[in-house]
Amino acid sequence: MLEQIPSSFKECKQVRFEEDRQGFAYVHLVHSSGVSEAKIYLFGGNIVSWKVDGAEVLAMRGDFDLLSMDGTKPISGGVPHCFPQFGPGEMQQHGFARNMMWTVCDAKDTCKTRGDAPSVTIKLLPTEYSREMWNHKFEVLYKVTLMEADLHTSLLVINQQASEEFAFSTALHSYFAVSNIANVEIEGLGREGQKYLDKVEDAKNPPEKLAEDGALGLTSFTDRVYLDAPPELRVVDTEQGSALKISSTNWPEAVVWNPFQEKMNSETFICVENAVVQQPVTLLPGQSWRAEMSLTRGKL
Ligand SMILES: O=P(O)(O)OC[C@H]1O[C@@H](O)[C@H](O)[C@@H](O)[C@@H]1O
Repeated sequence: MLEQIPSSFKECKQVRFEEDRQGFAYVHLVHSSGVSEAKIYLFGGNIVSWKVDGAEVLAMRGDFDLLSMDGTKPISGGVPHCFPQFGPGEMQQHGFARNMMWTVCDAKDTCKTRGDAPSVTIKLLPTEYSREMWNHKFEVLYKVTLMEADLHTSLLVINQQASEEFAFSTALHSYFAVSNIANVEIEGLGREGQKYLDKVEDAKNPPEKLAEDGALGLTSFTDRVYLDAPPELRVVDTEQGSALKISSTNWPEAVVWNPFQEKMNSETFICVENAVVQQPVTLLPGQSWRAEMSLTRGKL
């Protein structure tokens, strides 16, 4: 699949184009300090790995094996896209972006000019497959930038239609690696009076509930959409002694999901997803929407 990548992009040392043993192409960002690296699969436009000081920050779900995937199912782990629909609805669960091939549209310039912050921009355009579910002309651009201890993402959705608007919901369905779910708290969610939709009770029509006070810890199957999420969250792991900061712009909600299921190895990850769910984004012809999310790995 590497032949899809323009040869002018192949010169960068910090932005490498590689292929796994099944032939799936990925972009390998390597920080010049040697401290961090990230891998972004073109299948699903998914950041499957981000390592800082050799430690993996992201997680793969136990019921999914990246090394034996065949492209028939989305990658369950890393940072999958939910687009143009979050969750169940008129089209398949979480839309189609996570099932499709994205293409590289910028890399060379950024890696040459940005030095210590290699980045890549990948793009998703409609195909026959997507049009069957959502017959709209759109362009999605996703830029991933690697810094020494931070990973930055910028998602841009453009309505390319001449006269029709469209509406979408979306999320970055991040899976974070944890020592054990019992050792984890999410700071920024769970303050008294904060509203959330409880998808455990009803995934299609979740009732709205009010949080009790305190940082959020998970003790059983949890599937919640926190409304009006603050622009900064922290996933604190007391055993690892780590705190992962999630900073966001224009992502109004945060989904917290853990199925508490052994076959998914769910004690080893937590999903904290930046999302737009309750109020879909409507774009008029020519309009665009951008949202940013940064992850910073730090110590407690
Ligand atoms: O198994 P999937 O399709 O990747 O979805 C996993 C979970 O993703 C979460 O975002 C949803 O809130 C859950 O309801 C869902 O079960």
